[in-house]
Amino acid sequence: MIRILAGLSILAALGFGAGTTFSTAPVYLPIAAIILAGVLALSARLPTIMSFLIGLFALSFLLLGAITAANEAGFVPDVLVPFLPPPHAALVAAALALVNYGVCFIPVVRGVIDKAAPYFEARESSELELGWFGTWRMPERWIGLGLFAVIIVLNVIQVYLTVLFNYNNNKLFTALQDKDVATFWSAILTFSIVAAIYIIRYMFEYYLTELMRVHWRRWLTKRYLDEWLGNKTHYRMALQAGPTDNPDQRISEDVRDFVANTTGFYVQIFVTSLTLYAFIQILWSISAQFPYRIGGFDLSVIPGYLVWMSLALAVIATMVSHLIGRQLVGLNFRKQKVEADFRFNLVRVRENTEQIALLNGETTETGGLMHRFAAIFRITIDLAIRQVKLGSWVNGFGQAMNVLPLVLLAPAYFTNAAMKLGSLTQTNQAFGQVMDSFSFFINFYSSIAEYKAILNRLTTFDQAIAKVEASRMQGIGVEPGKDRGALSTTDLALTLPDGRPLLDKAALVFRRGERTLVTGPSGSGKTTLFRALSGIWPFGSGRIEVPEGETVMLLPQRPYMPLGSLRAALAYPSPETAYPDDALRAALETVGLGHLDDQLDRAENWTNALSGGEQQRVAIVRALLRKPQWLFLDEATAALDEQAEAAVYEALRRALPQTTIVSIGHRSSLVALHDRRIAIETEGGTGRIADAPLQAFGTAG
Ligand SMILES: Nc1ncnc2c1ncn2[C@@H]1O[C@H](COP(=O)(O)OP(=O)(O)OP(=O)(O)O)[C@@H](O)[C@H]1O
Repeated sequence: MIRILAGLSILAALGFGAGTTFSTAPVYLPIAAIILAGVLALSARLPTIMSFLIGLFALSFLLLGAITAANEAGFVPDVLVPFLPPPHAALVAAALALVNYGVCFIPVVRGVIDKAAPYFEARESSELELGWFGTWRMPERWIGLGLFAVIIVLNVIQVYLTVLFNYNNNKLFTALQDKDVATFWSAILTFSIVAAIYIIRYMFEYYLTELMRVHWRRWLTKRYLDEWLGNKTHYRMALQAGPTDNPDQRISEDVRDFVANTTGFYVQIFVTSLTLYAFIQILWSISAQFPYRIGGFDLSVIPGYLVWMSLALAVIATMVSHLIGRQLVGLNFRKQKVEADFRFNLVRVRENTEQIALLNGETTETGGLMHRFAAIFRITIDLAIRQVKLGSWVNGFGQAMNVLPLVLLAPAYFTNAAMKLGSLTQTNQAFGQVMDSFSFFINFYSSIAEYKAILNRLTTFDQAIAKVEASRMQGIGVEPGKDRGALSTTDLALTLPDGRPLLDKAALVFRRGERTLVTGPSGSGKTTLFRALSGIWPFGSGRIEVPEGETVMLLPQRPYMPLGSLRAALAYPSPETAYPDDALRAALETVGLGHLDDQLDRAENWTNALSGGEQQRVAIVRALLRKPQWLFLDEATAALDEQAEAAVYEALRRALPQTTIVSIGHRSSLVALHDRRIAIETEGGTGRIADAPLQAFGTAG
């Protein structure tokens, strides 16, 4: 596509060249067309989003250039001439294409582009909801690119409408001054039409911008969730990267802010540049018609003196704002952090209500929470003081701006009898627009600081994911084994995340159908061994072979209860619709939870609503439903009394005759439920695993 545009630009260069030779078409047209053809050819190598934008501006150049050339050649009917785009519009489009190409070589901007680019290349199909215009299914990248293009066009329209308002105001006030009733009503009519278009444009832009952001955010969120939750990266990251990484903040807030800021900044810079261009032109040309004498010196001999005046004012105003408000960025940052800390601690209390109630820890918790709140309190007051100072300046300056340009311009108006009120109003407005635009660019750096922090957080998150991914290849290997009769390990040695050795090299064999009991002192590494056998513990060396195509399931002492219905808790991690009600009820009956069989659809926080033993039975139900070939029970029945525990083991044996059970336990009653025992001994620091007599357990520990 971009190459076709490059070809078209070469053709256009020839056409514009002919126009320049045989009519009065501007010389910049063929020159710009040649430069653009080169840029277009080069930009085919850039990420899609950038070549798309460059292509969009190049296309605008070709269209606007053709209109300009046609006008110069006298092909445009007179009635249409007032509606033609402003002079140099084609040149602006070409400049925008060049600027967009140029910024790709600024390292920071390139970082942003590389992060944003994958969305605009996404091939997944998605639905675009366009209200009255229906719902359309198409690749995600079309949605992103299409919406972005429309948003840009809507913003060009906005700048155009602002210029129309500006000219219309001149007409309106001049008519008022001249008591010209017909022109007055014609200006009001124009105003009404332009205002109506302005409002409709705003509605479209708002909706389409939100639509694009939420599409992009959904796509990026899914990508991060896939990367974070895929390949057990979330677990390894928690072990390897430390708690500072806060994936929750990155996936919820940082992704949202990155998407909003990236689109917002691009559009803002684009609109401000166009506005600046349009109004500098107006102000520049007015400057020459605006005689202004200070002492004996006529300011209007300085080309575009009004533009320089507005720039000087914008610089002064921004410098004062900066002096008053420069601490706000840091303060806002700290406020976000202390708010997040406070919220996190409240959630911790909510999750541990029972423990806190049992230990009467409420006073300590209140004290701790209020201590954290003290930081919010302090920072809110600091912020308020700064805001008041800044607000008084910004408001004061804002009010002054209503009259300041008039105060500056009025002397010239009073001394010049020919000058109309309309010209003064138009100049006043153009002056304000130019100053606003300059101020935006000068103020922009503080938003950039925040944006940079978001980018850094996402980049470090990406790096943490990449680090975990890279380390996946090292450490313990879990492979499909050829021996269908056993799950075995070769030279399996385990270490802690910091590299300290935990278990010595061991060759273990768990034979099919043989129920093995794993024992050892607390902290000796039994759970860690089970984690390794289930394939999630990355630290250590050696190999684990699981018979090909067979599944390993580990039930921990404290099972995870997802929020939602009992049906969802039983079926976890399968979807809640995965098993028929009959199967769920039968499994509940088998583990002694028959009294819950009419509550499958009840939604609860089941961690609080079920006893520890009941939660362990729910976990056993999951094993009954999934029917794994290898079932590792890590003290998974420790909350049950001995009789109930024996009943659960018996139920598992009958319901899952093909499943081999390996358990960790401290109770001697488990001896009767197993065929063999292996024990971890920790004499001399590192643990050693060896077979041990089953019957001796309970006396030897
Ligand atoms: N994520 C981790 N980071 C650092 N150390 C860990 C981690 N997980 C376990 N350990 C350490 O590894 C050692 C073995 O822990 P593990 O939970 O495997 O012991 P265990 O034999 O199952 O103990 P218990 O019988 O008390 O459940 C302990 O010293 C523990 O502190």
